[in-house]
Amino acid sequence: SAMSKEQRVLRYVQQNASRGDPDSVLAAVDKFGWETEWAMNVGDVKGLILDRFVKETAPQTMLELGTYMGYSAIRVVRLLPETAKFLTVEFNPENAAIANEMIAFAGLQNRIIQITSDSADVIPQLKKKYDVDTFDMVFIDHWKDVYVRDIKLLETNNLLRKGTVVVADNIINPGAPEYADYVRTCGKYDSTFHESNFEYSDDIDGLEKSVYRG
Ligand SMILES: O=c1[nH]cnc2c(O)cc(-c3ccc(F)cc3)c(-c3ccc(F)cc3)c12
Ligand SMILES: [Mg+2]
Repeated sequence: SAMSKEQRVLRYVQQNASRGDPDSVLAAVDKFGWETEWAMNVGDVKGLILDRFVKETAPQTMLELGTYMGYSAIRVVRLLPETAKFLTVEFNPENAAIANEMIAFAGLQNRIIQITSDSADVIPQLKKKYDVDTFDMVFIDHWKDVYVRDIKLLETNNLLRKGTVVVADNIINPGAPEYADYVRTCGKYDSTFHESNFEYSDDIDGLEKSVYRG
């Protein structure tokens, strides 16, 4: 049967990037996104803002909700020390399989713990099943309609601590208005919006950075 878009991206990476070189993998995904087929990776423009947040925070433990093809997992983990613990959750098994190959090609398979599950099911299991205490950083990039559900699950499962940095993608496009309103008004976060561009596009988008007050 015909290849999926995600399979076409993976093939392009395998044929154009250097095995074990995360930066070359990111560059190949971005080139394909700009020149051939748009895909919902955080991308190179918002990615530079995410890079800055990661460098400033230097997390030892991090959770990502929404692996997709593994682009942001690779983007983040390339900036972390070997000692860091990075977990990423993906609901769609086909995407998770592509991500697994992409992450392996980048040589980061020993640095990333991939979980294929509904985030609502796995968040309550993280402490016992994945030996997590609290997260230093969280990147939310899965489905806009469950952003609020999941940040509340992180709160009630005691997975956040004073100073945890929660970054969320797509605040403008497609938009997560309930999430933006929640983190900006609930009183539990110091939240800032960082305007940028939508992936592989001149459209506007942006990241929300919310620091948990504990
Ligand atoms: O779902 C997403 N998860 C994580 N990041 C996403 C992203 O960075 C962009 C988009 C996006 C796609 C097409 C479009 F016109 C506008 C926005 C989506 C998304 C939104 C609604 C959809 F129906 C399917 C995809 C996601
Ligand atoms: Mg996104």
